[in-house]
Amino acid sequence: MPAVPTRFVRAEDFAAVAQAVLPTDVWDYVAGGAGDERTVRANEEAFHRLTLVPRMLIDVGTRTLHTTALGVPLAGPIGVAPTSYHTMAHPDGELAVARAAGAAGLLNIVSVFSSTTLEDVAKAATGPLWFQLYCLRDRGLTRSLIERAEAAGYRAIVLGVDLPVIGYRDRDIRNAFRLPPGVRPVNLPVGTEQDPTLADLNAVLVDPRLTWQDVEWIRSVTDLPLVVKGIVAPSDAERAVQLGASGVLVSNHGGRQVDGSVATMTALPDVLDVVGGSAEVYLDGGVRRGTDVLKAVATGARVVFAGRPVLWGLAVDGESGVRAVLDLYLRELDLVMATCGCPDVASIGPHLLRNP
Ligand SMILES: Cc1cc2nc3c(=O)[nH]c(=O)nc-3n(C[C@H](O)[C@H](O)[C@H](O)COP(=O)(O)O)c2cc1C
Ligand SMILES: CCCCCCC(=O)C(=O)O
Repeated sequence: MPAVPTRFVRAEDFAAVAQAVLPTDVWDYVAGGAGDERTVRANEEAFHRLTLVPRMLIDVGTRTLHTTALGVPLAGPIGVAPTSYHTMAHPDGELAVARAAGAAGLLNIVSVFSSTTLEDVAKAATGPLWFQLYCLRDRGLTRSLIERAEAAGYRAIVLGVDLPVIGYRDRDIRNAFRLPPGVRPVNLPVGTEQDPTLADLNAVLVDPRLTWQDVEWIRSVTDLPLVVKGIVAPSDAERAVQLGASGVLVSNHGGRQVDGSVATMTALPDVLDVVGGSAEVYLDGGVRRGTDVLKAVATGARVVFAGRPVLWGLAVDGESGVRAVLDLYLRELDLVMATCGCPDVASIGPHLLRNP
């Protein structure tokens, strides 16, 4: 693994520099959450509350972080969460993220609200991609996006179900946040002449009437595996799997939708109890350190995803910045696995965890 520049020894070291280089309203859009941002903080605090019980005298001389998600081989159980409009953070945008994730051998989930077409991202990518979709009011358009993702080589559809409307985000409301000039949802037929708020754009495009019937419909129109993202209730996870989802991504959208929503690490054990035997379960929200990855995997998550930290790296130094952030996760995870007595991902388990 490449050496880590000493200025950036943890993912959060990228945040301060990203804040300095991004326009204030873009920084606020990335960093912010719904309401008082209690859930943004709660996601991280839930990791802090869990403590580790390292095991000794286990041969960790040879270690591997390799794992799989839905059969796709990965260099580690950490991936890139879908986030919108990467060219807001850096001109190379989604292409830089795809190259960095591919070079690291990690899974990259590409948002339907990307500012680079899903086809161009696929051409630049050297690693596995999943496509994150919101169900649009126009079902023909929704279906055509799925077909485009299939044709471009994406390996799963990740259906976001937690954004019927955009949450009440104080910072964006104060800033009257609008997409910067030249940044557009290029996968979608939206004119370039308008200057709508994100909430306006969302209201025009995304269908707030989405129900389980639509999940069934999406399942029926593709042979790609379906992952349902944005679930924290065990009964919702159960229903998604009953309707054919191969995976469930436990997520509260990084605290951007419902302030006061349960932290994802708090929700994870109950979701695993219900569907852990029949589907893969993933998690995002507040994953900032290798120890967080270890704790989530020890609880039962197959892969965890980082949202904001990838954007911090992108803002700081494009592809190299993203690569540095991803390498930090891998390096930290490797060391905490070694010091906890885990030579491989399969040996990470609940025996390492203790609630104080
Ligand atoms: C700036 C930003 C944009 C996002 N855009 C999307 C999106 O387009 N689709 C989606 O499913 N989730 C989106 N998310 C949520 C992330 O996928 C993920 O759930 C969240 O960022 C994880 O929390 P973390 O940022 O604490 O790692 C976005 C998050 C951020 C911060
Ligand atoms: C119409 C724009 C909606 C973008 C939504 C992106 C997102 O999920 C976010 O959290 O922001």
